[in-house]
Amino acid sequence: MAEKLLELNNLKTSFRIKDDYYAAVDEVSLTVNKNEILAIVGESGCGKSALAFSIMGLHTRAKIEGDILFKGNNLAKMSPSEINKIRGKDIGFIFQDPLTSLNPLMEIKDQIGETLLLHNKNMSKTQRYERVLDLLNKVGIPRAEHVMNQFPHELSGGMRQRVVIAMAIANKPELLIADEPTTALDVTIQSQILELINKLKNEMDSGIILITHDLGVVAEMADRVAVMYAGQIVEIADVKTLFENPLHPYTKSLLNSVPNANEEQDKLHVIQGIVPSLQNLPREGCRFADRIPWVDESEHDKHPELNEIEPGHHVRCSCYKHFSFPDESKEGQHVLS
Ligand SMILES: Nc1ncnc2c1ncn2[C@@H]1O[C@H](COP(=O)(O)OP(=O)(O)OP(=O)(O)O)[C@@H](O)[C@H]1O
Repeated sequence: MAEKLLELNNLKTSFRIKDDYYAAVDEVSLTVNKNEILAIVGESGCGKSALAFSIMGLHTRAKIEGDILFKGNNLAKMSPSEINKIRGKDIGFIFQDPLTSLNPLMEIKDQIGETLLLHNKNMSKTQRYERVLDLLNKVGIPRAEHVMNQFPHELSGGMRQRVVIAMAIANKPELLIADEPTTALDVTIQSQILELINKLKNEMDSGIILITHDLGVVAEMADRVAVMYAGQIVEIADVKTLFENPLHPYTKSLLNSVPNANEEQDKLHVIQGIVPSLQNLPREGCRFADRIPWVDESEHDKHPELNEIEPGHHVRCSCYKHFSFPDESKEGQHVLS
């Protein structure tokens, strides 16, 4: 039986814009188990990073509601100092851009050493040195003894991201959150980093939240996938089910946006438009309705919930039952040309 590590119950993260709060993460509930990769996918602006930052307690000015249960303890109710004890120790974070996580003025060994020291006050200098070396080797950095004395700007993008991963796993976190960890890297390095994350999952038995817009990465890495649109999860399923039997129109469109041999056909089956801005999000009814205007209003639920339609496979709104991509000849105006 899967062991639950993280449980989000109706998590709502709202940002203040002028005089009002707007939810960027709107009542999200999900779980992450040990030794599992949960991918979160969706277009830019759908709330993936806001969700990840909420779990890490990194939003300083947002309003957070709902529960973030990490091994049964509610992070949403903890004080900043309590969260600091967990962040970087039990929960590691890999950001998209390694330069945002690294201090340009510190040698690599000191950056990783500092992370170690923060949560292991009694670690001697020699122990730290050995552990840094061990971590750099673990993440596949060649000539680690030399690299540990270098500054971030002296390393390539791929090497910097490896250092960030070494920092994220320094204290053997049980949960690792990786927000677009390979977006800034070229393809060969990308697959090496992903392989590394996979290996770490198995070695440390960690749960991993992998945020990405790259469905190729999802297919290769994820055990389960949550699809986010406009702050909500619209579909969640194990990776095989999601790719073989996607149901929500948004999921179908995302999957069709991946170029393949049948590109001409697929282009016809990608839904136009973008995620609305926070202030313009429709807060009532199906948030995706505006992007599929050929589906009649009566075919959307008034209050769309995530419904479990088979074990482990949840879909929001009933519109998926009535949805098909418009035929090119009939509805050419709704498809990308
Ligand atoms: N601090 C903030 N204040 C106000 N609005 C914010 C803030 N952070 C994010 N948003 C808004 O919240 C929404 C979700 O943003 P978020 O960065 O989580 O999206 P995302 O899915 O991670 O996108 P990307 O893939 O581009 O990183 C967007 O409309 C964004 O403009």
